Amino acid sequence: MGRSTGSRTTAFGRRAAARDTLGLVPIISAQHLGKTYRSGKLEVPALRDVTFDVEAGEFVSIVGPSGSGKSTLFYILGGLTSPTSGSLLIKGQDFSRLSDGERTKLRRAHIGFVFQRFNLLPTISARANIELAHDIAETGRPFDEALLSKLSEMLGIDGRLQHRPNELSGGEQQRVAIARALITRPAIVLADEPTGNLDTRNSDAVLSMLRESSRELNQTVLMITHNPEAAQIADRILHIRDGRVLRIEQGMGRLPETMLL
Ligand SMILES: Nc1ncnc2c1ncn2[C@@H]1O[C@H](COP(=O)(O)OP(=O)(O)OP(=O)(O)O)[C@@H](O)[C@H]1O
Repeated sequence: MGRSTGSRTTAFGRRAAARDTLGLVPIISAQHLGKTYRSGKLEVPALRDVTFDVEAGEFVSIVGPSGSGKSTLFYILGGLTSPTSGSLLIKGQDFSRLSDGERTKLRRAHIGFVFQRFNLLPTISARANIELAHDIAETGRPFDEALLSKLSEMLGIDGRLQHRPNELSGGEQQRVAIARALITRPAIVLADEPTGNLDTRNSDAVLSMLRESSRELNQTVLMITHNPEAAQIADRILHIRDGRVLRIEQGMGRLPETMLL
């Protein structure tokens, strides 16, 4: 997305220029993505001609009004649904042309998800939820205790890991969900309204922690949000209206002062 709208004097522009020189590909490249839902004779165009690139290590917010196509884009980026037209390249591989099995494999290897409703399994502890994510990802690596310690400390949940989700506050549950998403060291983290179910204080804390942990682990994050102030925590903000990219702007890379009360 930066090439069409960003300046070469920005951090993104400089990385894009360096990438071009080295012949490297962006970690995510969405090219003319379209999605039309069909039910009977009714057709609902949810995305039209959506094109943008994301550099490795970038934090990008996706904002737009209800019904603008954010969730549809999220599901396509996560390989959870296919676009009707266009292509999605993850690390240069065309996601949209893979079989379901291959897509699942690529998704497990490279993508971590954080959802608005946390989606933790209620019958097992926070720690077991995180371990399960590691097992499902089939990375072939042993469980990384050192990374869990680091994440727990960063996310402030080190004393809470033996508890079940219903014994944790909403903010703590979301921080466990972030640890669960990051434990496999995914190259890409997709977060869908990660603070949608949290009060302001917890929401600010969770956003800041997501930002810090992604910086620390050099992870690419795409975060959907309704909140234009929360969106500022990103490096760039992708505005969507009526299924199209309306504009892309620089974020502040941190929360605005007005939110840090
Ligand atoms: N399964 C579906 N079948 C038909 N239409 C759908 C389906 N899912 C979404 N849509 C329509 O596609 C458009 C985009 O929906 P989408 O959920 O992607 O928007 P959104 O920006 O995520 O909205 P919100 O912020 O309210 O979650 C809307 O008009 C919606 O009604």
